[in-house]
Amino acid sequence: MSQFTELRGLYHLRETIGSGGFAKVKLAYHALTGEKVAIKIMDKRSLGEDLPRVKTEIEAMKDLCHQHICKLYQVIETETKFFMILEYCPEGELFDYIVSKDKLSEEEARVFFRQIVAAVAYIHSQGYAHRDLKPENLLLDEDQNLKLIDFGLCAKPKGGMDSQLFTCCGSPAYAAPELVSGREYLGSEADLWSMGILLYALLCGYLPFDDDKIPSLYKKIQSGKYDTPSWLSDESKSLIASMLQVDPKRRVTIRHLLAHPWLMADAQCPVEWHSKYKRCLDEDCLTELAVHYGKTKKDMEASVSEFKFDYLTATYFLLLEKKMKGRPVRLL
Ligand SMILES: CN(C)C[C@H]1CC[C@H](N2C(=O)N(C)Cc3cnc4ccc(-c5cc(Cl)c(O)c(Cl)c5)nc4c32)CC1
Repeated sequence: MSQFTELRGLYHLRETIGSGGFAKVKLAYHALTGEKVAIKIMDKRSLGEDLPRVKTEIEAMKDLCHQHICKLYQVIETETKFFMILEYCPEGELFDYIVSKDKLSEEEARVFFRQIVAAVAYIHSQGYAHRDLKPENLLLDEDQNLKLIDFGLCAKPKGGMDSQLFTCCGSPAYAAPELVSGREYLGSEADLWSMGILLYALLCGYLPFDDDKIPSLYKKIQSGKYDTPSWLSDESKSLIASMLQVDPKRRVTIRHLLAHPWLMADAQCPVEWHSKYKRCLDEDCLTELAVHYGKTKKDMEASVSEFKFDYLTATYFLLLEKKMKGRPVRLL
């Protein structure tokens, strides 16, 4: 295993666990906590015009801290490489999970969709639109919870979430009519459409709009006409219909989704979308770090709160992860 010198002593690198376009993802162990992480490795030379996407993703993920968003722990940049140290999601892509089960029951789809709505409500509240929502970009952790990934196409409009976007991007089958028509669009409304496609895929196991040729796929999307299989309940059909509205102004909003009857059916409570991560730092983690580094808690708190996404940031978050999983808050 060609040990990257930048990782030596910090992470113990293991096998490649996936690859996505211009990146390789390897399993690794964080040396100080022993926790598993995923390291996304990109070679700058082969990135080409994808370089801006990497910077977009890194900057967005530094801002986003939520139980249903894959956590970025550390960024290492050398003159030839980017390393993103990320939360490990052992169960892989939701896409493969749906394929393995053909389609999901309404109950199981509801559990996943509530998590997707929470993640999207949170990123919109932080001023971001994801713009590439699809089952390939939702990973499953060890507890079958969803983690949103791939923020390479996300947008943080300068003028906030009410200002128009223009770039046509994302995956065609999940792209909103206004987006494929080349008109300006609101990121939040385009994400809501993609979530409609996602919910349809969860419940049906195939896509509402599909075609081998892009132009005819776009025509189907712009028509807004799709068939709904007999096994879908009336509530599922009407929820999907409210999201797959061709006119973005008639489309349901994320706020409505949070308390939508379909989403509340089993739970009787609106979706809890706020981040479970507190703004203030965790005392137990700070104490353990202060002892380990031989610093006062005050100095440790000052260093950690800079959140430089260096090894200290990674160690803090991974200690917090251990605490949240009921494991001892100890460094090795
Ligand atoms: C085709 N795709 C769009 C990429 C694919 C790459 C491997 C990955 N993976 C896998 O496929 N396992 C089977 C294992 C696995 C375990 N933990 C992971 C943790 C994070 C990520 C990850 C990957 C990328 Cl490209 C990101 O941008 C971010 Cl923010 C996060 N991928 C992981 C991952 C799933 C996605």
